[in-house]
Amino acid sequence: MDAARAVAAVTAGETLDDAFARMSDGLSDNGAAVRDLAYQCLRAHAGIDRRLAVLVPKPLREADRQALLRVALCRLEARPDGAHTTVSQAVDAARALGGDRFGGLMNAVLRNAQRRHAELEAAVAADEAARLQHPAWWLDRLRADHPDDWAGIAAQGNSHPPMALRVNRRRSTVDAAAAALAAAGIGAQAHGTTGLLLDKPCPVSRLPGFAEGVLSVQDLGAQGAAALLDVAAGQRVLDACAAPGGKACHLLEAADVDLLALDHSEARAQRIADNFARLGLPGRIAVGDAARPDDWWDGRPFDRILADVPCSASGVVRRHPDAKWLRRPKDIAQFASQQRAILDALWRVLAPGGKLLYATCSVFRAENQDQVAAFAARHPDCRRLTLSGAPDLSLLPTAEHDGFYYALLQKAADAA
Ligand SMILES: C[S@@+](CC[C@H](N)C(=O)[O-])C[C@H]1O[C@@H](n2cnc3c(N)ncnc32)[C@H](O)[C@@H]1O
Repeated sequence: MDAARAVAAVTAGETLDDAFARMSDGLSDNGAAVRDLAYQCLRAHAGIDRRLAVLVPKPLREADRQALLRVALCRLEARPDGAHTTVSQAVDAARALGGDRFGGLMNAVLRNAQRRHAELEAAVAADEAARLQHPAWWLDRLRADHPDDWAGIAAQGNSHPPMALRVNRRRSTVDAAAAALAAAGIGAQAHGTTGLLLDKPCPVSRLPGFAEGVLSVQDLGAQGAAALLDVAAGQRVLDACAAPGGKACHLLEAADVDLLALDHSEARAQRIADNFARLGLPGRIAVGDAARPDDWWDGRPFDRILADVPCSASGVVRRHPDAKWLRRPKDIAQFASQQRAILDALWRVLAPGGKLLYATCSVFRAENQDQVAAFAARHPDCRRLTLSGAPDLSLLPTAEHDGFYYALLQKAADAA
């Protein structure tokens, strides 16, 4: 029932994070299972809806009932061996929500789903959006932007995300942290000087050293930012879109920099403060709009800027499956214009010779390559620095890391 409430909230336009934050007090003891089911249902949304359209051609007017049908069908598909339990629990939940009539409908829908399984599979196979579990416009964009890789990107978008950790180098090393995890029965592989990829996800409460600030949860792709920005002790560094602070904390762990973490959301800025406190890091925090430096800038230029701008999140869609269903095609152009305004404003506060790392967790060119090329064309004092020999670094999602895009821009030393 709770998973259905969360799914209904998303179909009404709310993000899954916001829905769960609102519901958190009322969530039952099996909160993790509820979350899993809601995520699973949203990952598979198009496929589930295609099946439902065959079974119940006219969607129910009541969003909560339609969501309960979705969640029940999703669970039935995911766990065919537990079908008996799924049907009985779903019918009970339907009765509680809509009386005997809705209970009867639920029973009929699930029994029919079992009986007409082959027909439903054929309907899904014939519909690309349902089969690949992404909206058609999203698939079109992936295909246009990544002619060779689009199907793999979509498949990763439907997978369970990996869980990676960052070791706080001020408090431990990758080897020592891996040994502590192994002693706690948690398997992990080292990646570089700070990364650990867990063999399987695990609650942070089980991670030795998490509460003490030895470890943070951070995707391996996101961990690329700190090294790419090339920070050194004493530099003035701005993290312009910083919440919840993952990359800001990494920058502070990497070097003794004077870091300002900015975010336009006061509530999200509090999460930066919580992370600085847990990790014992000395960053400063400001609430403000990165596109309006006059409101928060003290007039002293920054040597390094991280612009981890708001974006479609198309590279991390397996972590935020609601994004596939909440976004509309026109949103991409809106993100691009927001990103453009932020980049142009931040360029003003970068010192001559300073570097700005542009970052997104998107795989769409309009927010990545096209955005940076247009910026460089607008700013003659911008030089694009190579990343591993390429003009930029486009990480497509894999089993090990999420999708990220990075471009490093340097301001001419003689810029006004
Ligand atoms: C991709 S997230 C940043 C993730 C963060 N860098 C990390 O590694 O933990 C983007 C952030 O930008 C913030 N944001 C969006 N628009 C902004 C703006 N105009 N000025 C400042 N922050 C903004 C959002 O609140 C969000 O926290």
